[in-house]
Amino acid sequence: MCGIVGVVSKAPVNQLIYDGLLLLQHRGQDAAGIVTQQGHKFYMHKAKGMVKDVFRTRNMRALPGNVGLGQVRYPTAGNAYSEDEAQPFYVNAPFGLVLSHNGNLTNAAELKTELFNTDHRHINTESDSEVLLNVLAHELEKTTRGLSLTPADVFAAVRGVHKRIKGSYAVVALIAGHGMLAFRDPFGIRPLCIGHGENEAGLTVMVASESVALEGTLHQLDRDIEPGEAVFVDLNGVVHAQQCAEKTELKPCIFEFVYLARPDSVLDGISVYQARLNLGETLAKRVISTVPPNEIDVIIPIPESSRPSASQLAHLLGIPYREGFVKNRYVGRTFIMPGQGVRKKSVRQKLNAIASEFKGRNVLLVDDSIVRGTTSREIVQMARDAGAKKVYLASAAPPVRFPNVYGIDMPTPNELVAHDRTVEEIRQVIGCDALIYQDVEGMKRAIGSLSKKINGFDASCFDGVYITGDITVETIAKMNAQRVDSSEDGDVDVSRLALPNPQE
Ligand SMILES: O=P(O)(O)OC[C@H]1O[C@H](OP(=O)(O)OP(=O)(O)O)[C@H](O)[C@@H]1O
Ligand SMILES: NC(=O)CC[C@H](N)C(=O)O
Ligand SMILES: [Mg+2]
Repeated sequence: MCGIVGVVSKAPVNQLIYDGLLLLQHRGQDAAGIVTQQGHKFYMHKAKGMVKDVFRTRNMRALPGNVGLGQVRYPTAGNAYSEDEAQPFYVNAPFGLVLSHNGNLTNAAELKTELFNTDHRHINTESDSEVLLNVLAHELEKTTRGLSLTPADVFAAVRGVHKRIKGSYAVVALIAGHGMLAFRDPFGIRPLCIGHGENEAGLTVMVASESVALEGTLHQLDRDIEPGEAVFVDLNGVVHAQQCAEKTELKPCIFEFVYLARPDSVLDGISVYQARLNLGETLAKRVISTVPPNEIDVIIPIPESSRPSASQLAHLLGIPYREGFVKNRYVGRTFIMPGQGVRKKSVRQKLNAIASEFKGRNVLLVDDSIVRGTTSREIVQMARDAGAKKVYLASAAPPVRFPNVYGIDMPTPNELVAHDRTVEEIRQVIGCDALIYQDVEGMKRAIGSLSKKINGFDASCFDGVYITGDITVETIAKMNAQRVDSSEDGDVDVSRLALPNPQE
């Protein structure tokens, strides 16, 4: 996942985009970038690092104009360590285009070859997002004649893009001299919403990955962009919208609700906070059937993301909820850091135990999810070192058993602690006295019950069902091999990966 923001305003947008990106920092810590447009010229600054480090005053001053977009990156394709893959990306024709992408294309390699052989376009990085931009550029070129560009031309191009690209994508792009384009894949896997605000100069239209970026910059959330829909905002701030995909179905990524999104965001009509409370509620039933509540003295969340679920769980079981770990607020999210070495070190830097909360007690630790097991292993040991008698661990999400191909960095099965292991085997690896997981159906019900318009979820990392219908073990192996940094997490081994039969 990454965070994306786009704005069409009557006043300078550099600070507004910066503020929006800061509110989406939890979606990507690796690189950040902003492009603005003044007249027909784009001004861009992007680099590796967090928003606050990437943009100095001099960089902000060099971003003039009333239209712009930005991105915070969390790499899921190409090369995590390359500055060249920071977004936005730029191509000069047609018109001049810049683009930011949240998601992951599953056919990027084929498209790259096709772009070169058929469309004669050169891609200069390993990023799937640069591929996406070039497909958009090619489709735009096909639909336009001369220098004029109508919303109908733009929508025709997006229809062409939907036909060629596969995977997940929430996109915001600028077409120089014409306006801002935003669109979402036909399943709405990654989130994207639109809203408006007003300043002294007039109306501002803003699109963003999460509603918190709108609210936090004093904009009003109007709606989510529908799966397959494209929205074109011209330079006067007039919003044109059209459905551009042949078949659509809203099946957002369930991991957004479990971990990725901020709890104060509302995605596709669902409050992320409420989703996490509901997960705590269903988890309570699973806890009762595994550990008698009278054997638990205290419930302790593993900060940050598990807090709502843990508090609801404690409330329902009638067990005290205590803060046993203090988070160093200056350390970022560990799961989205690239590289296992840095993730492991960061858990200890990030969380520290308050010994008196553990000493002589049976504690139930609660996390939102257990992925590589890095956090759980360290935390369980810290609880023991702090004097806990028994350390139980509950996860508000089910075991993460399958790689994710839609924009979450869990590409290789063998890095997942739950891959090819029973719950008892996972418990032994983590070293806790009991391990309680949410079940897949319970998770889907807990979150799905909050919306009438959702047709299901992409829950592939939990159930192995890839909703785009084109993912096989071979595709996963191929995508892994294309990741420049995949060797970081060990050799890619899919020999023991079995996906459920979609017919069943
Ligand atoms: O099993 P693992 O591979 O360790 O991954 C899972 C952990 O990573 C995340 O925390 P993170 O520190 O990224 O963010 P948070 O502060 O929002 O909880 C998540 O909330 C779990 O605690
Ligand atoms: N997590 C994301 O959305 C990443 C976007 C793109 N696939 C990249 O790696 O840069
Ligand atoms: Mg966490």
